[in-house]
Amino acid sequence: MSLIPTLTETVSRARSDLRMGLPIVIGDHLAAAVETLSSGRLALLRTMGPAVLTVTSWRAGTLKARVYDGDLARIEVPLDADLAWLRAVADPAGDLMTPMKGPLRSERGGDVTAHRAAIALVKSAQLLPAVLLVRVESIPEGLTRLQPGPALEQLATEAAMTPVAAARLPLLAAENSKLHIFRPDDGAAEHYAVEIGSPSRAEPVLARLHSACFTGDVLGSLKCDCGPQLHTALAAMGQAGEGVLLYLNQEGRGIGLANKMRAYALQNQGFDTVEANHRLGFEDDERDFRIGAGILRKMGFNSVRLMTNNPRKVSMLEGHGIAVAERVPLITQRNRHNTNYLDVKAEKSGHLL
Ligand SMILES: Nc1nc2c(ncn2[C@@H]2O[C@H](COP(=O)(O)OP(=O)(O)OP(=O)(O)O)[C@@H](O)[C@H]2O)c(=O)[nH]1
Ligand SMILES: [Zn+2]
Repeated sequence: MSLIPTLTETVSRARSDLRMGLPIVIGDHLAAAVETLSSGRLALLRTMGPAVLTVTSWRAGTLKARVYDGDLARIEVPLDADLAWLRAVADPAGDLMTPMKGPLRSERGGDVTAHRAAIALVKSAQLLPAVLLVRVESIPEGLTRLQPGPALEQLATEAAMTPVAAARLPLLAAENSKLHIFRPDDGAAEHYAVEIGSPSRAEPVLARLHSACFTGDVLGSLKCDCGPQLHTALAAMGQAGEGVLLYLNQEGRGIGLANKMRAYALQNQGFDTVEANHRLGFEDDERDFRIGAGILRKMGFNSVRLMTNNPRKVSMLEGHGIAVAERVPLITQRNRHNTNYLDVKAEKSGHLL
């Protein structure tokens, strides 16, 4: 055992550095998230070497920038570009007011693993996927350092889950319930499991993987169906006398609440839920369903009757060692605020509604 941080721990540090606006080192590049970068640090970085602004191919598509690197594009940063320019490229909030940022020129050729790792890291930090990368000759002291390949591999690895605490928690839907807290070893958010009754580990358990939705679950937002789905699932488990509901802190399909509110602001401009994610530079769903599979396995479940309308959840669970014996539909009432959202999920995301 050594006190030197492991790769997992270093990646976790890198994530919090990026959230604070500190650049990190990836290979021979300094990388800083545009969202949190200060103008002072930007000015310093620009004296250190040639800079590019890396965005995803989704964001590049909206900006009409050429994509030579598959999933991402490296946009040249003009010499006179300031923080406002970087932010306007990164953040679609002002796209309709000031549609042309360019002409934007994209770099082509060369190794992009550092750029790809940087985008994966800022996404995992739930920041806008736009990173300033500066290639440097000498690496400054004191910054968190990663090698691009291993950093990417670590991000693609399933985090180990440690159960940290559990206690009885009588619920309106089921008095005989327990809440378990799980902590991933990669420093990311904790997740919860509500165990109702004492389900057998030998048979498929009635299960729900619920993704956090502060607006729907807590505030009763009418824009989505999350709150009613949560309560309908708990009620069904209460009636059946047993079940397990995972409450996964993957707010906004994994982009975080701040980005979800950015997506809602774009929806106010007329874009649908999928288009809004893409304009921000995200996939329409950034959730990592391995987390749910890992928690179920940790609790001793390997087969479920899954309450969902999302066929991707079924296939992702099966791909990660949980058999889905049955898909149990979870339909809730429509209202005038969520009806388009539900239609888009059915048309674009394959939900069976
Ligand atoms: N990015 C984004 N996330 C949203 C939006 N509306 C709801 N969410 C999030 O979507 C997640 C719920 O996902 P859904 O697509 O409703 O449902 P699902 O979990 O894929 O499928 P079901 O199992 O059938 O409910 C929660 O994390 C919500 O916070 C939105 O407009 N944009
Ligand atoms: Zn919701």
